[in-house]
Amino acid sequence: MKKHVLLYKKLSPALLARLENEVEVTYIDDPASDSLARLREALPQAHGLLGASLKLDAALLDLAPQLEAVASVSVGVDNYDIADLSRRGVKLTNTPDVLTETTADTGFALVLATARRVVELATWVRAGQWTASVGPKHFGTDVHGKTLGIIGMGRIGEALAQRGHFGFNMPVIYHSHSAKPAVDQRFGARHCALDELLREADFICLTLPLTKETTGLIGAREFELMGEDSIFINISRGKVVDEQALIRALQTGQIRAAGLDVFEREPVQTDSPLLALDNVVATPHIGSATHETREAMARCAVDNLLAALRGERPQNLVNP
Ligand SMILES: NC(=O)C1=CN([C@@H]2O[C@H](COP(=O)(O)OP(=O)(O)OC[C@H]3O[C@@H](n4cnc5c(N)ncnc54)[C@H](O)[C@@H]3O)[C@@H](O)[C@H]2O)C=CC1
Ligand SMILES: O=C(O)C(=O)CO
Repeated sequence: MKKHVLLYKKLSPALLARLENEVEVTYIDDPASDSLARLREALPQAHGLLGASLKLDAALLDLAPQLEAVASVSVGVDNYDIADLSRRGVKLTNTPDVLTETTADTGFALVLATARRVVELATWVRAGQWTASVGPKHFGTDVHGKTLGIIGMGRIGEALAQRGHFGFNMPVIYHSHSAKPAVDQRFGARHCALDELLREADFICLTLPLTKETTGLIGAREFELMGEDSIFINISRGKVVDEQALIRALQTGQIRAAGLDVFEREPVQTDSPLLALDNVVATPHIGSATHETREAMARCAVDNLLAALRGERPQNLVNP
């Protein structure tokens, strides 16, 4: 008899066919809203789960005694209690690598957009306010040659360093668990303490996972260490930052600007003070959101799940 998979992420016809070839599939449209009841109903039969953006808590897992594997369509695994899944003997997989370059592109889009005020000035042009050539009031700041500070030198951090070093001639400094000699050599980069990075970098980019250790890592003290010309970019997770402290730093001119793809609460509240600030570029968690990359992530998740349900070791096992 085929095993049963609950799918809470829409797949392309080709990937759905690949999944249905081996398992029975129940599709739940959006488990975050009305379909949560459907998800609860289907959990007792589930051997596998595939999706993203669902906080899979103990109450939900208790409803799924047959569960063998969860394939997350994301590299970040902060929605899961990994220790609890391991205790229950449930394999967790993620989708690293396939989204690295695309997410770094998003990071660099935010670097350029904030520094050159692309969104603010494009909105200004659309509003018919471009009536004479622009002066210093509308100037931005250079990206090339400025110091790029990367917090979390992992896969995405390295892809960002590559863009900064080779594309924009930027000195790269980074803070991570440890120094990476290969990174230092390739990008002429330097590992340093967090405070040193905050003081020295012109662009401070967060590419860390959200963990107990990184929750609230960047708060009022850290914004005080940044210079008034520094630009803060977050493509990791909103909760790594104290958002109230970030708002204050932007409102008081403690930092120049912020490019934010992630927020403490998502979707961000429409009345968030962040959205009222011209020096904020806010995007709706689109780090990996291209047609090609989302398909590659889904394929990776399908392959991981099928391998786990066959009793094989999936390629991207988070809790071996
Ligand atoms: N905005 C978006 O759409 C996306 C966001 N992400 C986020 O980016 C994160 C990073 O992804 P990858 O680069 O693939 O992960 P990775 O595991 O390759 O890199 C993370 C790096 O952070 C370092 N690190 C972790 N905790 C640290 C700490 N407390 N202090 C110093 N360094 C620490 C690790 O040593 C590692 O080098 C994901 O966990 C996810 O939250 C990933 C993809 C898309
Ligand atoms: O993969 C992740 O962790 C994301 O945030 C979305 O791609």
